[in-house]
Amino acid sequence: MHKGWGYSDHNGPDKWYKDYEIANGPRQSPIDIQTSGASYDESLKPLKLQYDPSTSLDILNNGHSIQVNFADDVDSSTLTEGPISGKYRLKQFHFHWGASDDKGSEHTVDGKRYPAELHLVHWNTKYPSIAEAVSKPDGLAVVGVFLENGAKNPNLQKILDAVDAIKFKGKQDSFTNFDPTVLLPKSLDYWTYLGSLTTPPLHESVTWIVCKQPISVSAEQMKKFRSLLFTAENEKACCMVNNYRPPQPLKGRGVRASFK
Ligand SMILES: NS(=O)(=O)c1ccc(NC(=O)CN2C(=O)C=CC2=O)cc1
Ligand SMILES: [Zn+2]
Repeated sequence: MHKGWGYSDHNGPDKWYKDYEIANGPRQSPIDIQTSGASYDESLKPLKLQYDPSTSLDILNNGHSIQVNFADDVDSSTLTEGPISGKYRLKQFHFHWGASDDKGSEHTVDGKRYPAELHLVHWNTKYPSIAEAVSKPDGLAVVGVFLENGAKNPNLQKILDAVDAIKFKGKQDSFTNFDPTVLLPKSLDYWTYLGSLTTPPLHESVTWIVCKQPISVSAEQMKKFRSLLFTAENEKACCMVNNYRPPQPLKGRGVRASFK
């Protein structure tokens, strides 16, 4: 049975290059954002996120993360402005997290790792579908939001209340009428750079938009994320934790800041 990529020693980020040569490419993600190296760009516009809650469909344990999927057949939930040109449609959002609070995010800020990171995945509507867009250099725009330890986040709780029903890989549940706007921080100040998918196939197709301000998550809520499993019901249980790729070489790329 094809072993497939994952986050264990035998199939984790250090092994992905064996099946995905681009793993050592020139614009891989995530990166460590060195704030002193980011240059303020006054031409960067504020992010314009317009989400329609009626486009949320279902929540899925895909064996790598917990993912909420959206209907993307029309321009109901879109990202425009910011560092991008044109219109990108929301397809899904998912999370990455650690086994303990000292790790879990994919991007880091001056070496600081957060306990988790949210990714809102949008695809460029100049292409017919995300399947087409995902391999194009301007195909995707992903908004990253850090989660930091703090008060219980009531907006996250709706997602976490769905966890018990999708504990195992392959489980899916309906998840309707959810507006991802509630997951965004108050400030939409961001850093932006050209990068890649942080999981195989690691396509170098992402304009990354990483919010400076984190949202809160409580210790109890982190335990809920960690109660998910990488494995299916009929397999030896393996906790879904440390599903993050560590920072990759910047290879001369610039990082721009939308704020001073
Ligand atoms: N972690 S990340 O960089 O935000 C990251 C973001 C996205 C994907 N992959 C996809 O979107 C693949 N995909 C399709 O092609 C159609 C639906 C779907 O999920 C992988 C990683
Ligand atoms: Zn991700």
